[in-house]
Amino acid sequence: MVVAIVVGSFCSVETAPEVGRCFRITVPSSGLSGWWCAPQVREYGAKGRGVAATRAFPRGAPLLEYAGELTSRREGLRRELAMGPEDGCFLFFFRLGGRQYCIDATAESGRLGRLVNHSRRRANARPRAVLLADGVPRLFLFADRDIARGEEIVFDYGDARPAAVEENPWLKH
Ligand SMILES: C[S@@+](CC[C@H](N)C(=O)[O-])C[C@H]1O[C@@H](n2cnc3c(N)ncnc32)[C@H](O)[C@@H]1O
Repeated sequence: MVVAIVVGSFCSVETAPEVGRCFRITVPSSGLSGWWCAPQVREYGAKGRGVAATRAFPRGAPLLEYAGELTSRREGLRRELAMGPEDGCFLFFFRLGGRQYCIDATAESGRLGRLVNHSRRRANARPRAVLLADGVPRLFLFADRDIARGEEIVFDYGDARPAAVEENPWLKH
């Protein structure tokens, strides 16, 4: 199973390097800018670790980067085939500017985007692929509605492949 499949779109986002658990991000089209304190890791029972909002976020606010190793889709698919259940599912496939990519966040990195759990029906975040000034595609999670402090941040992994759903029935909800 892969974490997510998303069709990206171009938007202009500039970001400075993360400082501790906060990072500066600007989304010119929405006028949102500021230091965004990254959310917090919590345990969510059968889901394992997840990410909670440490403050309220308005709809459209950038939340987290889904950070990992950027590869081609082809390489991502090769890795998926080579992986076993012990590797978890941290491959995020996406498209940007007519090209297809994969971010492999399998390695424990301390970055929080890779720990965001799935919800199809109650998603409050949405992934978006963006091209930063360095021309490297990146993935960010944005608030899809207003998010209250303490809420778990979840997004729809978008993996509806029958074999994946059969193996991971929680993908249905
Ligand atoms: C990208 S990881 C998310 C972080 C993970 N919970 C952890 O502790 O490392 C994806 C994995 O989280 C679990 N997961 C995510 N969303 C879930 C859900 N709605 N219900 C049950 N398990 C979920 C599954 O084990 C899935 O393979």
